[in-house]
Amino acid sequence: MGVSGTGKTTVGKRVARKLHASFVEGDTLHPKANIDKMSAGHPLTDEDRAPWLAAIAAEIRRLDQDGVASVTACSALRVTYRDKLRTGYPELFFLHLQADYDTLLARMTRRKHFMPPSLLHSQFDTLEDLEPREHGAGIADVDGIDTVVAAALTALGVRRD
Ligand SMILES: Nc1ncnc2c1ncn2[C@@H]1O[C@H](COP(=O)(O)OP(=O)(O)OP(=O)(O)O)[C@@H](O)[C@H]1O
Ligand SMILES: O=C(O)[C@H](O)[C@@H](O)[C@H](O)[C@H](O)CO
Repeated sequence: MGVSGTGKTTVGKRVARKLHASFVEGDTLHPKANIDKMSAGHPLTDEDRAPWLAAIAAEIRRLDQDGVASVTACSALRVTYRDKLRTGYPELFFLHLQADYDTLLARMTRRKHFMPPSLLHSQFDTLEDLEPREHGAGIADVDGIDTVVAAALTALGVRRD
């Protein structure tokens, strides 16, 4: 989880590989209307995100029913969104990737992506940190991708040798 540009895809893929888990890219499960809306510079609403979160939850469940563990890249900004993903999986672990606004704005300005940098503000406005009752950990993006991946694996209790 985390706002746009925090490295969910980059870090998530590497964590999935280390865990021999499937990687689910949440952005590929957005209805086209959501992509069009973000591309046009408008933030998504709770209503816009509802079918998207349902599709992600269904994909996690489908993999689990096939006996496949998964790591998902999903902004999951609000507690209620995470509650939807957690349904049936109360122990679902959320790695909250964190970086400051200026770092992310610079990153988003550099890359080619449907998500315009102008939406970063709304991402931070929507973000709700992990609550004590939630399983998860915050990972500060300070020293580059390798350090973030290592911290994520440590938070998950994975040995790195
Ligand atoms: N810790 C990091 N340090 C430096 N660059 C990073 C770090 N994490 C990710 N990046 C770079 O930032 C960009 C965004 O990363 P990525 O697409 O993984 O983020 P994301 O959270 O999945 O974004 P979005 O939610 O917008 O899809 C990429 O160019 C990636 O290489
Ligand atoms: O909840 C949201 O507002 C969306 O998931 C966004 O986070 C984008 O999909 C993502 O940032 C792509 O860049």
